[in-house]
Amino acid sequence: MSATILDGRATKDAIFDELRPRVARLAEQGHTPGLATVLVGDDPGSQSYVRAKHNDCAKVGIKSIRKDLPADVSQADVEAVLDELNADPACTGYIVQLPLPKHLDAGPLLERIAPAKDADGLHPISLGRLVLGEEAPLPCTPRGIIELLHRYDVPLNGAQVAVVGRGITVGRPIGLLLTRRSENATVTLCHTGTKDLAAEVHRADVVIAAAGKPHLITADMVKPGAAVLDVGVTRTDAGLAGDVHPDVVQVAGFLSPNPGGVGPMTRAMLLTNVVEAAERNVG
Ligand SMILES: Nc1nc(=O)c2c([nH]1)NC[C@@H]1CN(c3ccc(C(=O)N[C@@H](CCC(=O)O)C(=O)O)cc3)C=[N+]21
Ligand SMILES: [Mg+2]
Repeated sequence: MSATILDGRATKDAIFDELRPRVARLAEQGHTPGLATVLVGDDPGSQSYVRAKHNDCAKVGIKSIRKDLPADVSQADVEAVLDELNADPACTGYIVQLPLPKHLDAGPLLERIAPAKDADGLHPISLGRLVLGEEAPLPCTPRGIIELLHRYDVPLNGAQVAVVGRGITVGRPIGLLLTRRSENATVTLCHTGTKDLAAEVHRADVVIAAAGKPHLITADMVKPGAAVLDVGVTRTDAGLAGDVHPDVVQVAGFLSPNPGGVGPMTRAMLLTNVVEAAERNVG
């Protein structure tokens, strides 16, 4: 038996089909949504992600604005660009592409994003609202994971979920989404201090592997029939490697591969956050 593949690319395309008429309606009302990206430096990986986001915008009719800054840009000059985007009515939402060069202090820059324009859902106010159960833009990767599970009817009500990794973009916030009444899962957050990772993973109905350690989750650790989502990705000498060993497809009931899973879903949720922000602005 081989797992049902949770196809992030096809699901992203379906979500784009749903966004397109919403964007057209906003445009008719004179409120075409606009997504801006702030990219510092010339890291090829970051450039390729940013390019993909602009291509996505063109596919659904969202206007996109690029702010590409040199690797040695000063903190004050980045701040000035953020202030400009905060004031620009054509910019509905924006992201600061991470990671930033070491000489920049990321925290104060991310806090300078106007919360109403936080397309990533990673502003402290957005994360605080998520904890409080108040409406706010949701972090794109966790939201994309849950959307993918819902669209493939993977049961979450009462499910035992093992999240592996405590990073700010995925591991830390996703438990907050999964334990809402609307999802109703039970979540264990595993990390490098977890005593028996294999045991935690083995009792899980859903495994979210976001540790950034190649092939950390092996087939013997997975309960037969479980849903496994490969979120982490590492550049190795042999190419890109996910957190999930390829043999897991023989044991899992559902598998979100990497690439082709959560990455495209992250981009679909980024555009969804921007469309929702534009709809809020129209009222
Ligand atoms: N402020 C900020 N927000 C982010 O959301 C953010 C970020 N910074 N920095 C980097 C990470 C990484 N990330 C990805 C998004 C999509 C794919 C994606 O679509 N990947 C495709 C493959 C793309 C390709 O082939 O190049 C896939 O998995 O199939 C990957 C990675 C967003 N991030
Ligand atoms: Mg993204």
